[in-house]
Amino acid sequence: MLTGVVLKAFNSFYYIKQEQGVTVCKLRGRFKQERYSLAVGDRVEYDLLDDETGIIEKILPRQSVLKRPLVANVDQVILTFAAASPNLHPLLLDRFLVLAEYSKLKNILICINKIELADLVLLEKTLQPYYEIGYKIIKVSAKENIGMLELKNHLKDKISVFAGPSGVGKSTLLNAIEPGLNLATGVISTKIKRGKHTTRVAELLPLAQGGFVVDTPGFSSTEFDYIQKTDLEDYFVEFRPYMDTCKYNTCIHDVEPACSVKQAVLDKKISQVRYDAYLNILHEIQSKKKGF
Ligand SMILES: Nc1nc2c(ncn2[C@@H]2O[C@H](COP(=O)(O)OP(=O)(O)OP(=O)(O)O)[C@@H](O)[C@H]2O)c(=O)[nH]1
Ligand SMILES: [Zn+2]
Repeated sequence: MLTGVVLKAFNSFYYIKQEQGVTVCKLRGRFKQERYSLAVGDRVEYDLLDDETGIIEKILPRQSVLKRPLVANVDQVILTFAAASPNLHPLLLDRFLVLAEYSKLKNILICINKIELADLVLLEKTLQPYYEIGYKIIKVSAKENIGMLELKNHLKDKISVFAGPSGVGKSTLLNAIEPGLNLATGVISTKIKRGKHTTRVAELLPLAQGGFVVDTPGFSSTEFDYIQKTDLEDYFVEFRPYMDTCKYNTCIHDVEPACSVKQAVLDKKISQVRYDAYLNILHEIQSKKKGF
């Protein structure tokens, strides 16, 4: 039995990456009866039928599942922003951080691109709260080839997904790291009843140095529909030491009295900017729920 990683699915064929190359496999019939949905990123065991084709016998346990796009075993998300053009808006970074924390991605790396355009003093001031929380931040320029080796090292032997606003340079960064990567550009979105839905299925791109990147960006910043207002606190990681000691156990740290989170903001243990972002997102969730 051989093992490999699912790179992509096409009709009912799966492209499995193993050390020597790629094998095209079908799923053993019994999986179909169980309606087991195999995802890109899944690790599988398979038998060879001939030199190039095989049959999947076993799906190994998943470490994680990212829903949008559907990818199993994602190790890390690279939240990509630009220092300028477009300007770095902390609230937008906070929104992406909430989505990353919600997705329970093990590693979150904040990558600030276009560093050559930055007002460095202002940038450090903007990033200060995120350093204090403990987020790992790297500063790069795809254009000027700054910090690219560090970014490359972070991608080694991991399954990574890039996420971030449009125009920050996600595709340019990946092309700089590995020219010739076949990135999906211009993802087509269609409106269906339940909201935005991308019609493409994600694919894993193997990197020459080891590791994979997902060819489509992860979650967009507009998807808070599935987050409950009472859960939002979990995604602001620096609230954790305080949030269970509020007077009321239903406290959502807004207008309630004797709130430990608000006290921590007053004591400057939690950044005001981050707390404001929390309130902003909380109120957005509340207003959407009322609308239905
Ligand atoms: N000045 C500067 N411009 C850059 C840098 N990296 C990328 N750009 C430019 O930023 C623009 C957007 O880059 P893309 O790679 O298309 O951005 P993206 O994040 O993939 O954008 P979407 O496909 O819309 O999600 C392009 O004009 C790039 O040439 C950089 O380090 N410095
Ligand atoms: Zn509270």
